[in-house]
Amino acid sequence: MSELSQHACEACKIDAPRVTEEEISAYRKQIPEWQIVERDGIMQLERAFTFPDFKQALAFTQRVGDIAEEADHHPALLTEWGKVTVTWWSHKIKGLHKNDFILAARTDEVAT
Ligand SMILES: C[C@H](O)[C@H](O)[C@H]1CNC2=NC(N)=NC(=O)C2=N1
Repeated sequence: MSELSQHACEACKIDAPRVTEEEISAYRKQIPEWQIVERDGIMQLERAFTFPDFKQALAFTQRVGDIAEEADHHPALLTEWGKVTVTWWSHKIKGLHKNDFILAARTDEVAT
């Protein structure tokens, strides 16, 4: 269990600050399997998880949905046979917030 996953998520406001380069560098150490991608100018955290079949991919998708609902912070989820791609970013600030790193860490914890 990473220290990051234990942090509390903040209510995401339109004027919330994006993470700084220093914060990204520090947080990434706790979620090393995640990539930072940029789409339409928006920085996002992304990781693909693999599973033996579609049923287990779907069950994982539900677990991620549950932690998203609990935090009121939601990912993009692509669920395929044997694979789920999870992408976190903060819609309101069109970029990365600490919440995204916290929830990526929580996502790792429900992957097994
Ligand atoms: C009204 C609701 O609380 C907000 O729209 C929440 C819902 N989930 C969210 N999820 C993400 N990733 N970013 C947001 O800005 C966001 N806002």
